[in-house]
Amino acid sequence: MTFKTSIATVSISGALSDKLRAIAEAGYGGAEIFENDLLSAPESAREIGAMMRELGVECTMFQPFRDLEGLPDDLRARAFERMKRKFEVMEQLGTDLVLLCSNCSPHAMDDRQRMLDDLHELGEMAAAHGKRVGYEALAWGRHVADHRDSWALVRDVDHPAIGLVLDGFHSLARRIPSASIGDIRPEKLFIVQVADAPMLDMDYLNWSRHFRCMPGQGDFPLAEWAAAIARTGYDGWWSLEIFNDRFRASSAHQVARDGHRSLRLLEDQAARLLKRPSPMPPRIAPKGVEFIEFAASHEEAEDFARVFRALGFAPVGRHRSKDVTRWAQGQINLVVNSEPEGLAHSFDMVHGGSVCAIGLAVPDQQAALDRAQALDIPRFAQPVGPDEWEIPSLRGVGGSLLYLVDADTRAAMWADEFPRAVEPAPAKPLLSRVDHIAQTMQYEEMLSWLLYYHALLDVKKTPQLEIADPMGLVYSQAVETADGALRFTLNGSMAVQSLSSRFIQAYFGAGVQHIAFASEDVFATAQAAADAGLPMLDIGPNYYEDLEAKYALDPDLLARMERLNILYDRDGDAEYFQFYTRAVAKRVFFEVVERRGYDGYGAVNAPIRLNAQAKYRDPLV
Ligand SMILES: O=C(O)c1ccc(O)c(O)c1
Ligand SMILES: [Mg+2]
Repeated sequence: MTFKTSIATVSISGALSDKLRAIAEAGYGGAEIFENDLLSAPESAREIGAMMRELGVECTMFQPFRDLEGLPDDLRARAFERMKRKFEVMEQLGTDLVLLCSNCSPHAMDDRQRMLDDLHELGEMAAAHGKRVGYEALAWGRHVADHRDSWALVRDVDHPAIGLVLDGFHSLARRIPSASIGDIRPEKLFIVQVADAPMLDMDYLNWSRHFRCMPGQGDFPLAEWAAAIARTGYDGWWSLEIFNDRFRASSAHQVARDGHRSLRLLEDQAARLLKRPSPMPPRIAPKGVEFIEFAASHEEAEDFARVFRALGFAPVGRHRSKDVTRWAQGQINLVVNSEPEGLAHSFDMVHGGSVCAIGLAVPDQQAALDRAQALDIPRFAQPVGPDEWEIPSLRGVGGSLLYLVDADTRAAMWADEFPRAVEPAPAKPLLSRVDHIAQTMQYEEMLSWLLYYHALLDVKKTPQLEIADPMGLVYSQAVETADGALRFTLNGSMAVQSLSSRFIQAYFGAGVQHIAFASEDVFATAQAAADAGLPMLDIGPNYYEDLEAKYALDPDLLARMERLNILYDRDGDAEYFQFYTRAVAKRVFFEVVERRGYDGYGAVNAPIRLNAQAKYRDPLV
């Protein structure tokens, strides 16, 4: 099952000609021309049409046309005249299809027979011009706001030039059951428009015009909806129509590429529901983090070494030919790369000591690569030395790498590449595994990376949270496997002085801002780290007074928490303990967590942490 992909030009930023180039480059077969984009373009409709043919992008539709059916006589004549003029524009663009939105005008009459008559006459006029009209129920339409009503009109008009446009946003925002799509005859479905959205409690118009997003980025049950459409036998265009303020502030190429990826994901999900063959292997089920690689100069490597030691890591191996050290304890591997060339070195030159790669433990390397390729996720390759084991990798957040490590690779990697033992692994580790990795990015990029992880990996998304930084709001959202073996949190902020934004400025881009390790005994870990002189993030006494008031914790426990700067959250009977280190070189910092049945990330404590970190902020310049 393969979708024919299209996108409405309104979905991306820039001038119309730039949009069309980005659309062609991302691999779409078609584009809907949004009228406002044409009105503001310096090129004529004929020139745009020629440009589209040259780019190999079919003009799938011209849109929107508003307010025609069910008007009083005087307005009606004007609307028909307007439509006739648009047929000329469509001729020049090279499309035969125009979208008619259900009438939103206060003059529209609730007179079904009149609407049928108008649509019939419109069909006659369109046919005479060799054109077709697709009728779409807007969720806020005055008398037609439900695809079951727009379909009933189209069905009853029964004119070959009048068909239906389905738009997932309007149907799913109104929670119309997708089973109702089964009544629609596929030859009457002229085009399908695709959009996801977060579940919000707001009016349809503003929700639609500002918060639409791509399949996989929102909360709508789009896979079931798409499967219901495919089941009718529909084999036309699947056209993204995304009104979103964030996307209009982003790179056209990035948004066009993400949109194409989102349609591939939707096609895959629908095929699986329908038990039809999908063009790609299923989502990858990662088993956890195999390693985290840091790029660091020798001096920075010493800074990291001090922190790693204090947290209980030992340098267990040296790379056999490269300036790379493996630190380990429990199931955690941290690799510090100080090579004078290669990706890690470039990373260090740009960002300073930082995380340049993450190794994901995956069950099947080839399946992961095939899925990434089908989703147009670029691979990364750099020269490998003789006898060196090549670990395939994908480009991830901020140009960092996501290595795909399966069982064979893992055995070869540690045994063959790091044969030189330095010190034995700690017998009694303070930390057991990587709990989560927090990546910070531009606010506009967050949905892009959410889609990346969600499309590639079998992860679910948590709802987006708003966290109060003393200098502005930070948005945070996690992707995690069902068993919690892999967790990423994505963070972004529009406030220029929030910690997230300052990270991006100081770091020159998006990247890993902190890493949380799991401990089975957070108190022992905190005590050992404090004894080793690790600079901790100090939490003030008010926080502990409040904890006492809220939870009536044992006073001894509370006193120990205060002494060791341990934060706390509770969810039912489940408990969460966490503490933070100071940032290394003002960039990456570390967290230690102990989960006692707790599944979240201590969001209530995030403002406390951010306030504590703001103390170290450089003064406003
Ligand atoms: O918001 C609108 O006006 C609008 C216009 C055209 C569409 O296809 C649509 O879904 C919404
Ligand atoms: Mg629409």
